[in-house]
Amino acid sequence: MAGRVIATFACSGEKEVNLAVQDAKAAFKIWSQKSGMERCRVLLEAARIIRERRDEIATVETINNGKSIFEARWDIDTSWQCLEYYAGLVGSMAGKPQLGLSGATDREALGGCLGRGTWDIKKPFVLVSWVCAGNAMIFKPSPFTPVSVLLLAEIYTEAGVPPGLFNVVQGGAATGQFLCLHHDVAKVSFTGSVPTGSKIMEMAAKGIKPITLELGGKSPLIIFSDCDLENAVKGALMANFLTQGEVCCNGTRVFVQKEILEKFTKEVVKRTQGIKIGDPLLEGTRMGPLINRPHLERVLGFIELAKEQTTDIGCITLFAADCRDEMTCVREEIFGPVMSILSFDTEAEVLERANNTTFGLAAGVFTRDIQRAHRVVAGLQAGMCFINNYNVSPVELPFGGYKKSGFGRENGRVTIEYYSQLKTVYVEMGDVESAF
Ligand SMILES: NC(=O)c1ccc[n+]([C@@H]2O[C@H](COP(=O)([O-])OP(=O)(O)OC[C@H]3O[C@@H](n4cnc5c(N)ncnc54)[C@H](O)[C@@H]3O)[C@@H](O)[C@H]2O)c1
Repeated sequence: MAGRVIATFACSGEKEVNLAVQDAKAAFKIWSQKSGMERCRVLLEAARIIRERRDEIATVETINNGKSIFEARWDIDTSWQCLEYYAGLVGSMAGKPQLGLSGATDREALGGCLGRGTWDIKKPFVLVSWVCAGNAMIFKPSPFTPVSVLLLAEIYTEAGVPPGLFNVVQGGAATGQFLCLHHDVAKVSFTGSVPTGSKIMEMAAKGIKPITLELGGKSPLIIFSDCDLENAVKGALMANFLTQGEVCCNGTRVFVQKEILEKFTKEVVKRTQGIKIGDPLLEGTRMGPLINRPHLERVLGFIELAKEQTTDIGCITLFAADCRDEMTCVREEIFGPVMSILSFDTEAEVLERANNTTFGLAAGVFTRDIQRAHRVVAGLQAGMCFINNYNVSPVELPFGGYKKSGFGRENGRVTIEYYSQLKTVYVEMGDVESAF
């Protein structure tokens, strides 16, 4: 499959972007007037179609992105669960009377939103709160994965959303800029790298648009010597090798307490060497190809640099034992299957080192001491923390970053607030008390 052209798309220019926004505006008028229960029914129908077409969508995503078919099916399951979760919430989004009946507040849709994604199906498929809140969405996928999101557009239409409510435009930075600067786009939701996130923020600032930024990470995973070693090893692999390591919240800095460093490293190497790498469409494969050749070369470049900076390299996907905090592979996001193992002595020391990064997307801790687990999590500067597991994201839990990993949240009830605005209405029940 590697190197094969799977589809060719024309980039959307200013004209196509304008058309997409016009359609979205028309659809928004219809959709935002629908009751919560009407929206609920459409979301449930979309969930049903996704469940029914699970294998077909997973196959398209595997061809699109390169992740194993096994993992792609997990993602499809997350997306229908997400639709069902928000379908459950949408009926309860009616306005609330306030104390003393003198007023009310209501949550209203923002209007047309823009979503921009990376190489993963998850973003468009689990970004559901926007539709739930009554908005329209124009989605621009990464130019490296233009295909699978089209299935979602098809499914929403079949489920009964007004035509144009979920619109897809194709292209790279230029298309993204047209959308970001468009005066009828009410909100920008961006998933991508920190440098692009910063440019998006500047563009959104020109139009005073609210934004959600889901950016990169270099997350710590802390393994104490009192952990269940087998689970910690499994957790470290889950934290590093899903989607060939192209996962924003991966725990790529694995801090291991000195007493168990050797044993842990031996087990991680053994298990990593057992990962079946190959054609991602084969049932047994657990790791497919990276997104493209330039990215592969970039990842290999990090490994070459690390070889110059340490002598202790385990295998191609792993740096063993003596990584140091100042090494490039420990500081920079690689976005590939590269785990850095670092050793530590004390809790206070590891906490300080774990937080010594400009990122703050996720973090994890493995220990049998639950008090320590909570103490460490309380000290970690990260938006998503895992205790005794890693990279598990049930749809009801909000996800998002601290520091340069961005702001705003996806999933969970709170996300509806990021895609809606609060309207307060004061109602006078008596006469006007006038100062004049
Ligand atoms: N936090 C999260 O939820 C999350 C999820 C997945 C990926 N990521 C991050 O995404 C990054 C990898 O993805 P990438 O390399 O595709 O990111 P990227 O920043 O290069 O591109 C992301 C998107 O932005 C568009 N874009 C690029 N330049 C633009 C510009 N100047 N104006 C407008 N749009 C522009 C691209 O076409 C693409 O659709 C990693 O840093 C990863 O951690 C974050």
